[in-house]
Amino acid sequence: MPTTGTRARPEDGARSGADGPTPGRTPEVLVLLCSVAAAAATVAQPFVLGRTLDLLLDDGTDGGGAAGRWLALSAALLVGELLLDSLTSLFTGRCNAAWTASVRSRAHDGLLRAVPDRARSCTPGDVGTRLTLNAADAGGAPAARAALVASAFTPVGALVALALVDIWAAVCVLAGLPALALVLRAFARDTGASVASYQHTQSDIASRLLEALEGAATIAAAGTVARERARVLAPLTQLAAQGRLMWALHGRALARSGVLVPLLTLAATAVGGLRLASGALSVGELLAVFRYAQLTAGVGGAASLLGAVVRGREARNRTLALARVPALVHGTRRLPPDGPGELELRGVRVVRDGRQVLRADGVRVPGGATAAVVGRSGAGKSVLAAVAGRLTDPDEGQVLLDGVALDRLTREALRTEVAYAFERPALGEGTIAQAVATGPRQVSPERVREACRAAGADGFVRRLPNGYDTPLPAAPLSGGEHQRLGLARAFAHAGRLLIMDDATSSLDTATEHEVDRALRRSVRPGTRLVVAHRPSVAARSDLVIWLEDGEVRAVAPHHELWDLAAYRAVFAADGTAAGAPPGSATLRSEPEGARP
Ligand SMILES: Nc1ncnc2c1ncn2[C@@H]1O[C@H](COP(=O)(O)OP(=O)(O)OP(=O)(O)O)[C@@H](O)[C@H]1O
Repeated sequence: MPTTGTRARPEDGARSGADGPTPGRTPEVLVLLCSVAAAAATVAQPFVLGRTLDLLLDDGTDGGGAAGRWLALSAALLVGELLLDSLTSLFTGRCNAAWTASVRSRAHDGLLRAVPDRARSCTPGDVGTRLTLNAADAGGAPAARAALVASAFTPVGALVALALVDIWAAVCVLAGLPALALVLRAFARDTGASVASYQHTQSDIASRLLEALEGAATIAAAGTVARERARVLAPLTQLAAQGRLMWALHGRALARSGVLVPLLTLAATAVGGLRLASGALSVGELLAVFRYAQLTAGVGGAASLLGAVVRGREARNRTLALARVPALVHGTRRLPPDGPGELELRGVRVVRDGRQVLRADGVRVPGGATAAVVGRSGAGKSVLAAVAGRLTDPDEGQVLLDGVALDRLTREALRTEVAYAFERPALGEGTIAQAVATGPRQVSPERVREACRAAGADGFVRRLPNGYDTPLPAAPLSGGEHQRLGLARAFAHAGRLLIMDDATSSLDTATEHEVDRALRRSVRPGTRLVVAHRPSVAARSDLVIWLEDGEVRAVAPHHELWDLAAYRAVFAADGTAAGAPPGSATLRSEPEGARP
């Protein structure tokens, strides 16, 4: 029965990814507790100091002993505050590290679980920015939030203490607080939007830079360095403007609170002075009034913490968006044992950006056969290769392997029975032996060597200083050698279906032929689907799937199709040779087997 749309699993993408394991609330609570305890010490300080001062000024009989005790308490509070500040820094660091790692891992896992086709829309630069800068900002948010909550304790506690010392001074400070609250609210609102656009532009520049690095050779050869530099840095003006806006908002909030804080302190101290003159307050209490007014008005200092919380929230949304890329849902079925690897595409239709890029119905590759997928550039060969091994699901229809729909298979069955080799394999940074052995199957060192021999890689690997134990970053590999290692890995893990998407494009024709012979001789037998650009490859295959504009034009052996001028034109060098006779220059350059 035809199915519609890529079977994305919301729980994989949304719950297991974005809402996956987190460090919990403990690190945040520790930051909060230490900050609150430090705030309590800060609030107690002025009262104790004022009391100490009054006792020292008091020349009563036992004033000296009491003053000494209060002085000791004051010193203890100071030391306690210092210790608590150090603990807060320690727990903040731990909290930041734990949350950064958690956000980064969840985004990373989500990205790896995602439908590859969907994940492709995230450019490497953008992903890099999200997983580094944005993840770090997001990781800082929980501790900043705890510190923000704790920062309210100091002004609130100071206001209560102020009210206890002198109610009129407290009323005076209270009257000015709404103005400070308005400043903070405006800051939080404006800064959220500016931070989001700043982070977006940052990743845009990173994406452009990575694109330029990938195409560095082309840029150098074309002499377009200046133009490319201008292209990469084009959003810089915008970034600078957004950065200036962020600093302006921050500065404005600090400036406004910077004016309000001394004004409030001054007003409260003036009230306290009048109360001292009338005999309602002592000198020590006036000192406490001054300090409490300062601490209460210090609520404006929360602006930078608020900034960190807002920045962290935007960064978290950006980073965890990677965890929400739809994931592939796998079934519970296994393949019949000893199946030959028969592949069938039934009513398959793939749509991208509203355009049909592949339609394939009734295409059957018998078990053990080799099928070449041919067609002009953009005909849909890679899309067919992706659908055939379930790198993506078709929007309609089904792909069956030995009679079982691929989306019914368990992840393990799918990945052990279907192997891929690509034009540009990602081999990682381990040794060559590890790169080839990495995959769904346990592979012995013997098997690694055998696969390398079949892929024509054994010779150059053994010439390397440490042979198979050479780390890849230390191995100077050509494009073709890199490709052969990718082939070796696919051969080592080959199951009943092996899909090769342009996997031999960097090999010369003779090497490609050798690899093809070894593939038949020494790699596990099974069905092969080979995206081919050379007629020799098509000629050696059992049948050809010929694609044109995303439609299957024919499925037949090469020698039967060769009579058609349009088929021969697929292999013409300039793509204009429709109807050209089979003796064209491109075809003559094929060593063997190109012409039936
Ligand atoms: N993720 C995607 N989003 C939008 N369009 C896509 C996507 N993947 C493929 N396409 C489009 O589908 C068409 C077929 O692409 P495909 O990569 O299969 O071509 P191809 O035959 O392999 O070409 P080539 O030989 O040049 O590699 C192209 O027009 C391509 O732009």
